Amino acid sequence: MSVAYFPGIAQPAPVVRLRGFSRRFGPNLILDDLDLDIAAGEFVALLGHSGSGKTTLLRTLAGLDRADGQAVTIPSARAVVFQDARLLPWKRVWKNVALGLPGRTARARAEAALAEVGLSHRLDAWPLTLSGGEAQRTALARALVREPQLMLLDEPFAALDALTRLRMHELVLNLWRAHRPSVLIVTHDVDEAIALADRVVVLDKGRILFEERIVAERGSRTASVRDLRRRLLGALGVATQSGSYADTVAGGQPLAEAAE
Ligand SMILES: Nc1ncnc2c1ncn2[C@@H]1O[C@H](COP(=O)(O)OP(=O)(O)OP(=O)(O)O)[C@@H](O)[C@H]1O
Repeated sequence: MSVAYFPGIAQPAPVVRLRGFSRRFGPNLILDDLDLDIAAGEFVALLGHSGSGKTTLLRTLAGLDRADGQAVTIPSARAVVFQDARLLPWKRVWKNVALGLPGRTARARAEAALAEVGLSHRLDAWPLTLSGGEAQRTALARALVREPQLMLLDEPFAALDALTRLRMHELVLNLWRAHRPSVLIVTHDVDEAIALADRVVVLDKGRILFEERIVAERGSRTASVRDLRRRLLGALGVATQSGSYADTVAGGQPLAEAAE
């Protein structure tokens, strides 16, 4: 698969490189001979039906699951944010963020990260008193403070209301612009994928069914990506007015081309 941003110019090695990557659970092949690169600073959205293997892929990249002996490059500086914030309820917010950080600067680093996510006023709060959005902001701060080269987001905003979700999109994009980690976000939300990502990838039965780079500026995507939205919904098997599932997938970037 090509990851060239500027054809003809030598590219730095990708931060994530998977080649012929497979994962079985018993007799079931969950990830099937995947090739996937993620470039430094690239924001990739991973879509797919329930059971298509998204979380299995993310967990492997997070080091929480093993790869079945294939060529894999994954940076060691990585952090994960899950759908639920997974904070320790007996530790104050700043201590949740500082957890595991070495040395005397831990508190200052945690405070700086919490300031970046807009939670300076909640440093000493108990996790159970946080709103859902605040809890996810804390989880983002906890990831950020580790200065990850790769951020893995597993449906991080799925449990939030629509307005909070939009605010979180803005926050994540601001953090990403400021720190430029590579990001892989798993989402079921086509509009979220389009709003955030440089590239969208659809997984189906453990294989990449569809992928496309989004070149439009993020601020101007609403109008310009309507067609991509239709094709993504098509790849996900959601009926559209303009054609069948198969036609719509064929209308996306051909996979053979993507594999070049
Ligand atoms: N530890 C495990 N043991 C056995 N089977 C597993 C295990 N983890 C995942 N699976 C199976 O692998 C398949 C893919 O699961 P995975 O969680 O990766 O899908 P997903 O695309 O993330 O789904 P969802 O959108 O519902 O979270 C499922 O059929 C699941 O039952």
